[in-house]
Amino acid sequence: MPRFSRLFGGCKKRRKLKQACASFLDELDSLVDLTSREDYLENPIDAFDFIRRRTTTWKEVETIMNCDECELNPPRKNERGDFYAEISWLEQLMASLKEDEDLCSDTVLRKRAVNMLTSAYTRYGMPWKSVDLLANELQKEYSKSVERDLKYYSLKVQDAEKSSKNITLQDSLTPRVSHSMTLCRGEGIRDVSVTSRLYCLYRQVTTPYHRVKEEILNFKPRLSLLYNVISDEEVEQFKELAVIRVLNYGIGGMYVDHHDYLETPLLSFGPLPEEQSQGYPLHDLLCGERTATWIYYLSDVQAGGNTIFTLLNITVPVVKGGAAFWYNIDRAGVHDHWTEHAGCPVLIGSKWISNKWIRETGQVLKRTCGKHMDALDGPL
Ligand SMILES: O=C(O)CCC(=O)C(=O)O
Ligand SMILES: [Fe+2]
Repeated sequence: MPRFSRLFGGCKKRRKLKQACASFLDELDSLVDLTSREDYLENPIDAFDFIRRRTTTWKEVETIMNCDECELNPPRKNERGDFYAEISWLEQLMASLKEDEDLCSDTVLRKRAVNMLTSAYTRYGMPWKSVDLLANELQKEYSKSVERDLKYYSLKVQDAEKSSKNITLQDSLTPRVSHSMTLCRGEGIRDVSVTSRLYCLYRQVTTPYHRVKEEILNFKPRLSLLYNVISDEEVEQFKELAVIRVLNYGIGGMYVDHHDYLETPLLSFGPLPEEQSQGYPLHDLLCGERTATWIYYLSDVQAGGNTIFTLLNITVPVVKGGAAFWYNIDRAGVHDHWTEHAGCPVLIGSKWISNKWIRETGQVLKRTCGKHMDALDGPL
């Protein structure tokens, strides 16, 4: 029987948060009855009390209202390749969510649990189970992000069906591969309802002074191409530095479809207990997920080499001195499957890039949780 004690520890905190919010709101309500707020604040004792509420009581609410409280760390596949423990832990959790009214009303927890279970089903070769689960969720309550995930896993089911058939070399160009080729050629078509909302802007920082052009390519997940972020001189220095992640693709060089997020449990769900942290590189455990990716383009490419987002239908051109930026995790702290991307084959020339992953640790205040499940990202 999987143990949920850590999870329920987190839920107790959530109950405490509810109570703290309720008492804070009660205190605020008492202010509404006052005939004149100015009269009230003129009285130094009341004014002091007002400041106390704004600082101490609110701080208490804020402290509890922190992502770290959610602890969802299912046991992972063990060395014998036994995936049962992880799936059964998550299935038990879903069952508990159904039973416990208080937990059930907790949509963040539910979304995270559904996300982890769907991802686990597909990782262990059962994408149809992910589809069933999401279709069920969608029936209960409409959510844009569940609908997006449902589309994603339906594609995985199609892929699985294709690869299980006895196909000839000619047939092996699955619709997905030929779709990627279309994107690599820069011929992807997006709906005008999406493209008409996109725009370009200048990003400016005063100390040190820095101004770059940003082209917003997508809002959820946020994806941008930034121009002229590094000079030609800096590009040469980058290429010489062996310590940073520099990739050089020759003709035919490519990077197949993948996600940049790690398949480790998210740090924001709490530190991993000893027995579950085995098998993960220490660096990943300490630094947490790859919340966002930054790719410097250190060269132009004469033909080919674009970075494509296979599910978003986006082609990012390789522009020397520019950089692509996107978030891999959404603002509810969940892996965003729609960030699947690839590096197209280089046809003529040579492609140089350097990528930097912005890790989860230490970013809580920089990119806070969204107020609702489908929250977008603000400016970079
Ligand atoms: O080559 C590219 O354009 C993409 C590279 C990439 O996705 C990666 O290094 O993670
Ligand atoms: Fe990548």
